Amino acid sequence: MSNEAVTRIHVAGTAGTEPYDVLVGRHLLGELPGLIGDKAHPSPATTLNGGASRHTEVQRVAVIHPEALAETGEALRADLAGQGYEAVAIQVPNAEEAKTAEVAAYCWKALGQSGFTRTDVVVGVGGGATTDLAGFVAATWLRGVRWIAVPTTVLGMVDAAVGGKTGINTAEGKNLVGAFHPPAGVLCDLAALDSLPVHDYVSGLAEVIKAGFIADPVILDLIESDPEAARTPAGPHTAELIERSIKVKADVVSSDLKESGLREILNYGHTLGHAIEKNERYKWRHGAAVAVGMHFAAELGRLAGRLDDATADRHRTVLESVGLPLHYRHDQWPKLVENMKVDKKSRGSLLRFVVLDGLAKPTVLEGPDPAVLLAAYGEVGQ
Ligand SMILES: NC(=O)c1ccc[n+]([C@@H]2O[C@H](COP(=O)([O-])OP(=O)(O)OC[C@H]3O[C@@H](n4cnc5c(N)ncnc54)[C@H](O)[C@@H]3O)[C@@H](O)[C@H]2O)c1
Ligand SMILES: O=C(O)C(=O)C[C@@H](O)[C@H](O)[C@H](O)COP(=O)(O)O
Ligand SMILES: [Zn+2]
Repeated sequence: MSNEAVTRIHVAGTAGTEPYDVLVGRHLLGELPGLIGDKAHPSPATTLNGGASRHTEVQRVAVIHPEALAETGEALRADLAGQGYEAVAIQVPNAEEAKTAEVAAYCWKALGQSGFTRTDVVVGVGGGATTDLAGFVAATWLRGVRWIAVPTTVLGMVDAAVGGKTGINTAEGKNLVGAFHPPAGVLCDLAALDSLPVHDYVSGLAEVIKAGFIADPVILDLIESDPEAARTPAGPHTAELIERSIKVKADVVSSDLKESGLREILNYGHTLGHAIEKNERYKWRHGAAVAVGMHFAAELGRLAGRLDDATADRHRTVLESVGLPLHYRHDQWPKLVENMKVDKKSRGSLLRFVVLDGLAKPTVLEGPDPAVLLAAYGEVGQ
């Protein structure tokens, strides 16, 4: 079944990539075969001059899913097999444990063993960690095959599955290896959120709140109107919060896929957030770390004379109201500074932070005085 109140958000193709749509609704998996493309004929069609067959003639589909979604992954595989595709399910570890070179290599091996070619399609089903990995595997296999994202967490829907940033972590830092490789489509089935643990649901709200502060303050109003309801998929504003956040992301990546400028605003709160994730050996949820990072960015903006007190204070109240953390260990500051040096926004020895000049007015603060950074962390560290 499909098309029951489905919202379609368009992402333009830039930098030579194809445009695609993000679909938001309930029970959308029936849309998957249409996105994957026609099955190959028994004897594959060739062009008149003997060239390769069209990319829509798909023979194999690899469904990459985490352990937590073993049943969903297998059901999807069986469904696609029933429709005539050679479908394989590739199970990977949950969460950040999947974003490693070893797990990527395991996926490459599975693709190789199934004879996966350039006309075949990867489907990533899961949270942001799974879709980051699946997209990266698709970007690197045979130098790039098509992939479809089926995000099953709030964070995956509003952020990770959209925009084509794919990648894995290394011991040296978060997302240090990756590629820009947009999906051919994104299916956000809101029904998937019903099984998400509340801790993970709330973690995803950090990126929703980020979208509110950098671009769409109505998001903040909706959360503040009933923070308790915002913590559950049954809340009255769930679909609107998700759709508004996707729209923010889609608009940004539609004009700057490769982060030449504007896209950096999506990194609000991430400079410190990623440093915390690495310090915690990726055991903290990304959204929780980004929440602390946004608190820090707000204090930095305030101390740098950019951000008014009311908007800076609003960070604390809205993040706290849904149960996101504001603080991290004070004694870890020297390590966090070291970790921040490998942030992708750094240029040479210059640290760069996304801060706000006001509500929905993001900008970049370059090379802040170390004393100001420490003072901002004084509000965050405990
Ligand atoms: N590529 C991007 O633009 C981008 C943007 C934001 C975040 N990210 C990345 O996303 C990752 C975080 O994603 P996340 O917050 O979705 O966490 P996650 O992918 O780690 O998922 C959290 C946990 O929930 C499980 N899970 C997923 N869906 C479920 C469901 N419907 N029911 C029950 N369990 C489910 C997962 O297996 C995992 O154990 C980070 O690695 C972050 O760097 C990427
Ligand atoms: O899409 C983007 O661009 C973002 O920065 C979105 C972030 O929420 C996301 O966590 C992203 O993966 C961070 O990218 P990185 O380049 O800082 O690793
Ligand atoms: Zn993020």
